[in-house]
Amino acid sequence: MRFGGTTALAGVDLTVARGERVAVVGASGAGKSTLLGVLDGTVTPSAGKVLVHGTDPGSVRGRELRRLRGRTGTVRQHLELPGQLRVVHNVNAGRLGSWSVSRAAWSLLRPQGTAEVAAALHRLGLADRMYERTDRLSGGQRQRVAVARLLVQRPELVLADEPASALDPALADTVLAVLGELAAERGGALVACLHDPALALRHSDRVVGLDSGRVVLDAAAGSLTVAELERFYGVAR
Ligand SMILES: Nc1ncnc2c1ncn2[C@@H]1O[C@H](COP(=O)(O)OP(=O)(O)OP(=O)(O)O)[C@@H](O)[C@H]1O
Repeated sequence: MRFGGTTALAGVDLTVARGERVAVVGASGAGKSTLLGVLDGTVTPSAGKVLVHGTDPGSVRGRELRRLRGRTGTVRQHLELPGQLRVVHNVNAGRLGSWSVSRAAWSLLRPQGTAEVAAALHRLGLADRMYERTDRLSGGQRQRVAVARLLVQRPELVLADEPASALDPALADTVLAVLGELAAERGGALVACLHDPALALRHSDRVVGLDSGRVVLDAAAGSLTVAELERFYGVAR
C-alpha cells in the first residue's frame, strides 16, 4: 500500500484463521492502521490481493458488498460517533445494514431493539448511559460505545485499532475480553492493534509485528515476553 511517496505496507503475506485473536504491534507509523483499513475495505491496496471471508472486496458491489461489510466490524482509533445522537442511536448504528430503511428511520424516533442495546452497554459498564447524548460522555466511555455498536452488529471478523487507548487498565481488559468473546461467538477472528505489550499478550493467541510496513514478527503469544514485545514499540524501560 503506497500513499504518494510513502510505502505503508510492503510484501505483507498474512492469513488469519477463524478462531484466532491476533495482536498487531509496531511503532507509530509502522502500518498497523493501514493493515486494518485494507482488511475492512476502507483502504484499497495499490498492489497485491486481499481476501476477506474468502472474497476480494473490490470484486463485489451492491447488496453482496454490504453483506460482506456486515461480516466485518471495526473499532477505530479516531472514532467518529455523532455527538448529538443519544448513545442508543450510536449503538444501533451497528446494525443499520441489516435493517430496512423504514425500520432505521423509525428507530430514530422510537429506538428499536433496546434490549440488545441495553445488554451490550451493560457488558461494558455503561448500562446507565443509554439515553445520554454521546457528546456528554468521556473519551473512554465513547470508546466503549463504539465497542457496544459492534456487539449489536455481531460481525465475524472483529477489527480494533487501539480499542483501549482511553481506558484504565481494568476497563482495557474488559474491552479486550469482550472483543475476543464477540469474535468467538460467531466463530470468527479478532485482529487488534495494541500499544500495550502486556495487554497484547494477555488477549491474543498470535502476535504480528510490523516495522516500516513489513511483517518482522509472527509468533504465538505464549512464546513471547513483555520485554521482547516492547522492542516493537520503541519503548525503553
Ligand atoms: N491517508 C494517508 N495518506 C498519506 N499517508 C498515509 C495515510 N495513511 C497512512 N499514511 C502513512 O502510512 C504509514 C503507516 O501509517 P499507519 O497509520 O498505518 O501507521 P500505524 O502503525 O497505525 O501508526 P500509529 O500507531 O501512529 O497509529 C505512515 O508513514 C503514515 O504517514
